[in-house]
Amino acid sequence: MTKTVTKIAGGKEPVEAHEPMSADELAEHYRLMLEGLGEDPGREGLQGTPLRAAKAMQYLTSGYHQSLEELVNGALFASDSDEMVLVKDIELYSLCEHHLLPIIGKCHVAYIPDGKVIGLSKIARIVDMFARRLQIQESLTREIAQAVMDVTGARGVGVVAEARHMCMMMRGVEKQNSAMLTSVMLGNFRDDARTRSEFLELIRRSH
Ligand SMILES: Nc1nc2c(ncn2[C@@H]2O[C@H](COP(=O)(O)OP(=O)(O)OP(=O)(O)O)[C@@H](O)[C@H]2O)c(=O)[nH]1
Ligand SMILES: [Zn+2]
Repeated sequence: MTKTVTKIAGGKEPVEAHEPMSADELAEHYRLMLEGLGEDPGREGLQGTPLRAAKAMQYLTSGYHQSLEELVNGALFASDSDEMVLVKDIELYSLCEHHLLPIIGKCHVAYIPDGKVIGLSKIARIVDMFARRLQIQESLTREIAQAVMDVTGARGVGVVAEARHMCMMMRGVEKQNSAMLTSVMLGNFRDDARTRSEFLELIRRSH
C-alpha cells in the first residue's frame, strides 16, 4: 500500500491520505478482522460478509469523494429575499472517528440569503456529504455551516446538530439517554442576537 497525497474533496487543504482500496481489497481486511475476532469467515452466515461490510463502509465514507460543486450542480437561484430559510430535522447518520461507531441524530440548517437561494434538497445533500466521513460532531457541524456559507454567499448561517453516539451507548460509559448538542453560527447569526434567537425559537417549535 503506497502512501500518497490525496486531495480530499471538500476539505480546505490537501490532506495526506492513502489511496482508497477496491471493495475486494477492503473485503480481505474484513475477512482478517473476522479471524482476529475468533470467527470463522468460511462459515455459511459469514461468507458474503467481508465484501458486504466493505461496500457498506465505502458507502458510509463516500463523502470523502464528493465535491461541493458537483453536489450543488448549479442549483442556486437569484432571489431578493432576505428572510431566514430553515431546513429542520435533517436526519444525520455519521461515524465517530474514534471508534468507527455510528452517530445518529438530526441537524437543523438555516441561512439568510444575500442575492441567491440554494435548492432545498442541496442542504440535505451537504449534510450527508460531511456526515459520510469519519467525524467528531463538532467538526461535522462546522463543516456543514462553512459549506453552506461558501456555496450560498449568505449573510449568515446557523447549524445545530443533536445526536447520540453509539460509542457512549453500546460500550464505554453506556449512557443511553445523553445526546450531544453542537451549534455553529456564522455571519449575522453570530453577530445579531435576534437572528440567532429567531433560529433557535424556530427549531424548538414542533411544527
Ligand atoms: N468531543 C467529541 N468527543 C467524542 C465524539 N465522539 C466520541 N467522542 C469521545 O472521544 C473520546 C475518546 O476517548 P478515549 O479515552 O481515547 O477512548 P475510550 O477509552 O474508548 O473512551 P470511553 O468512551 O470513555 O471508554 C471519548 O470520550 C468519546 O466519548 C465527538 O463527536 N466529539
Ligand atoms: Zn466514538
